Amino acid sequence: MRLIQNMSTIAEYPTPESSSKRIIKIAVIGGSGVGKTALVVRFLTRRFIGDYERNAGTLYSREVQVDGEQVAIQVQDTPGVHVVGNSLSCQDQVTHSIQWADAVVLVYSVTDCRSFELIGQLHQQLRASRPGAGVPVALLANKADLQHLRQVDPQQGLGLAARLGCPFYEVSASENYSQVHAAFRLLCTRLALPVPVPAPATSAEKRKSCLIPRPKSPNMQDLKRRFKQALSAKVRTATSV
Ligand SMILES: Nc1nc2c(ncn2[C@@H]2O[C@H](COP(=O)(O)OP(=O)(O)OP(=O)(O)O)[C@@H](O)[C@H]2O)c(=O)[nH]1
Repeated sequence: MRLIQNMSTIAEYPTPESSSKRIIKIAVIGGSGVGKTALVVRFLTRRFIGDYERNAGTLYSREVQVDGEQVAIQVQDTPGVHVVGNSLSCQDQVTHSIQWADAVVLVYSVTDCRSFELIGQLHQQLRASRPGAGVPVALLANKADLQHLRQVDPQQGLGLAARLGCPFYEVSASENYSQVHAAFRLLCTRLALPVPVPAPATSAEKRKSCLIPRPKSPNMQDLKRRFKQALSAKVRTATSV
């Protein structure tokens, strides 16, 4: 859903296109009404706003600190998916989001088992669209505050995340900021890690490499032997005097 309140809260943050800072692109994907917009807004503004228009695909942006580095974050709030016949709605938008993103957040609602069942298909679409890309994924089960309406157990979420090989968070966009923050933060931290560059050899390593024995030339060996012989002959001569 598109944010229709407190737009100024998000607009306070500069759009990162103009800056040279590193940009992290996160796509939020899941069933319709699972709370994707609520989660994105919660993460970016710390606030829960319960009143949204239906999302047609909104891109949010702001800058955050990740491990001491200033990073520009873009979050694509992808339109909610639902089953249409044998396939899913919004395929094009979902594929576009997946191809654009550095990381993906898959969301279902604990109050909606159909949204949970969609996750496997969305994950397949992710793997098909980005084969071998190793795109980091987090699985979020939202609306954990609505215990009386729960249809999906935490164990089911944990099991699914284990099969997909991704971290799992059960969260409530309406009641708990820190869990929502932790899930997004994990992805940001993973993506903001600098690419490891091989460290230059230390002086100890350089000395060590000098100690590696070189193949000996037969002429040198011969010269050394003759030099030793000459020396011992001189010593013998000197001692006999
Ligand atoms: N109780 C509760 N309600 C929530 C939570 N998160 C979202 N909601 C409500 O669920 C409804 C849908 O939330 P949205 O954020 O618009 O969901 P969406 O996934 O973006 O929906 P689409 O745009 O249709 O895809 C709204 O009425 C929210 O207020 C939550 O954690 N707890």
